[in-house]
Amino acid sequence: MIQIENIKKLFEGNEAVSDLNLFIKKGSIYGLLGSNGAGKTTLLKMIAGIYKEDSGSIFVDGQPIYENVKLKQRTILLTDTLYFFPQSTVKQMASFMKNMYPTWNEERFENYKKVFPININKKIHRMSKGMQRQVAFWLALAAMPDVLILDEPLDGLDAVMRQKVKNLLVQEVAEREMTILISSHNLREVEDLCDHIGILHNGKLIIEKELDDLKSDIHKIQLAFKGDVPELFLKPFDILYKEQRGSVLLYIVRGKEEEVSAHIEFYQPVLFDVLPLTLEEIFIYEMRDVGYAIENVIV
Ligand SMILES: Nc1ncnc2c1ncn2[C@@H]1O[C@H](COP(=O)(O)OP(=O)(O)OP(=O)(O)O)[C@@H](O)[C@H]1O
Repeated sequence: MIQIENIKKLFEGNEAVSDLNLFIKKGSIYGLLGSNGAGKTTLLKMIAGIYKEDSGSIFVDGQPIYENVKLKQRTILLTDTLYFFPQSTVKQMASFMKNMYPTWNEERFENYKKVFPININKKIHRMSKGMQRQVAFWLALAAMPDVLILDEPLDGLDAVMRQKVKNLLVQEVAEREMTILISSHNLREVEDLCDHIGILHNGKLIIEKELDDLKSDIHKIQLAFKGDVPELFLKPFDILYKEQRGSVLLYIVRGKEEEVSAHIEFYQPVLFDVLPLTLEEIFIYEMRDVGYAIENVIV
């Protein structure tokens, strides 16, 4: 379990992460979303114990992670820039990882040969970007970390390999309650994998929810009235977006579906649909609400 209390991180006097609190349950897959420069990588590096927070604290299983070798041996961070020793082969990297991580599982390493079609005697730097990424996942999974932190992890993997890796990740979570933190701009992927979502903006966590709750709290509503639109008919609700296409009105509204529906039905619309939103749409509307908008969103 990861507990983050009121952390702050400054670079050259600017707050990259500010007053952030977060709790991540063991065995959950937590998706960290956010605008460019929101502070995701900085936060992930602090959770991995690579950066030290300027104030506040980060505990993994009740202990501070920074400079804690034992905890770091149970935590792996994969970023978009991978690091392997120059000239090393998969076999050599595996032997290094075996010495680094007491939880290294040789049997798993061998078994993953069936998943990753890679020659273990080949020099990693001679491999393609996607193959290098496969090696990174292969080694990380064989090390059996308790916490796996992934910063834009699946970039460069082909569609089949992405699915294979996602299956392996889910399997690890189900079998031994590995905790995964994943930051990605590919929201479909995050939606597929994650059970919890946090949205960062300007170093602050603006939303932190279970994915199901996030989805059940925001709705796309399409409706039309015979004659004039009743004045202020959605007043009790938080409207994130509003658009009119001919006589059809489109709203993005926050609130419980039953309450919103009951309220709208009272005004007897001639057309009324509540449509599901994808995580990508939720992200766009939530970001719009904090002033990070794109105009003319087509939905
Ligand atoms: N080593 C550093 N030195 C100075 N400033 C930094 C450093 N690392 C990050 N920053 C600044 O901190 C802020 C947050 O950066 P960070 O990389 O955490 O964002 P991010 O959410 O991961 O962005 P992206 O989605 O674009 O990768 C940015 O303003 C960035 O310029």
